[in-house]
Amino acid sequence: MATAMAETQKGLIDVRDMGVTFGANDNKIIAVDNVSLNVQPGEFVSLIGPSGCGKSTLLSIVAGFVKPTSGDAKLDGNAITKPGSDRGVVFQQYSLFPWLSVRKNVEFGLKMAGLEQSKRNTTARALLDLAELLSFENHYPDQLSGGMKQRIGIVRALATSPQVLLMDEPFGALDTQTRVVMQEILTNIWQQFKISVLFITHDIEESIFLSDRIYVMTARPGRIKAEIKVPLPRPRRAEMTDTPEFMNLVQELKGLIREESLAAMAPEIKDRGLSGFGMKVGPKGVGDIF
Ligand SMILES: Nc1ncnc2c1ncn2[C@@H]1O[C@H](COP(=O)(O)OP(=O)(O)OP(=O)(O)O)[C@@H](O)[C@H]1O
Repeated sequence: MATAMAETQKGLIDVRDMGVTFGANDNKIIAVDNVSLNVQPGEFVSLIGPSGCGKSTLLSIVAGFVKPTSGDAKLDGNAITKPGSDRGVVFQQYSLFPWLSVRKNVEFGLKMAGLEQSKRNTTARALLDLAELLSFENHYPDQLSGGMKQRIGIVRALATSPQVLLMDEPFGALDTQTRVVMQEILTNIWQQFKISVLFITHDIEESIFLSDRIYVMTARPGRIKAEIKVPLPRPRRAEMTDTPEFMNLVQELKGLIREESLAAMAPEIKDRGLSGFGMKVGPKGVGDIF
C-alpha cells in the first residue's frame, strides 16, 4: 500500500488510434473507431457515452482482456498485451469469492503474488479499515449489502498496489443513496492512493463529481466527441453538486450526450414509427432515457 501511495509518477495510460471490429462480413460490427485518449499519472478520467458505443471494449483493451484491431494501448510506455497486476479492475458485478471471508477476498491477490501470511493480513486489514469495513473482516460476501461488496471489490483491486484502477460502471447496480455515498468513499480512497483511474459510467453527475477529465463518446462506432475538464476543487463534497459550476457542467454534458443517445436510438425510434428527435417517449423525454 505504501508503495502505491509513493508511485505518483506511474500510471500513464495512452491509447492511440484505436479501432476495434468484432465479427466479419454481414456480422461485422465496428465497435470503436480511431479513438485516442490518455490518463495522466494520478488522474481520474471518466468515459461516458450512449449504450453500445464501446466504453467497455476500450476498458477491456486497457485491462488486457481484448486485443484491438488497430492502434495500440500503452501503460507507462509499454504495450498492453495481457492482464497484469499493474492494473486493478472493478466491474459492476461484485465478483467476490463467496466461499472466502471478506479479509481472505482482499488477501487473494496478495497470496497469488507470493506475499507471506502476516503481511497479507496487515495489508488487507489496513485496506478494510480505509473502506470502513474492518469490523466485517470475518463475514462472507452474501452477508453484506451491495455497497459493502463493492467497497471490498475496490480495496481488493488496490491490494496489489496497481498503477491504475479500471472501473466499469462499478456503482451501476446500487441504489441512488448508496451510490452517492460510494462516490464520496471512492474519491477519499483515490485521494489517498493517487493512482490513475479510468472510470466508465452512464451517470453524468457521477462522472463530474469524480473526475478530473471526462471523455464523451459518440454513438457506435465509438469515437471521442469531446473532452471536458472538470475544474472543481478537491476534495469533492456532496454539497458541490448544488453549485452553478457543477450544474453548468451537467447541462453541457447532457447536451453532448443527448445528441449521441438520439443517434444511437434513431433506428429504434424509426422502427416504432416515431419520427422527430424532439419527441417525448418517457416522462422526461427521449434524451433523458440515457
Ligand atoms: N465480444 C464481442 N463480440 C461481438 N460484439 C461485441 C463484443 N463485445 C462488444 N461487442 C459489441 O461492440 C459494441 C460496443 O460494446 P461495449 O460493451 O463496449 O459498449 P458500451 O459502451 O460499454 O455499452 P453499455 O454502455 O451498454 O455497457 C456493441 O455493439 C456490442 O454489442
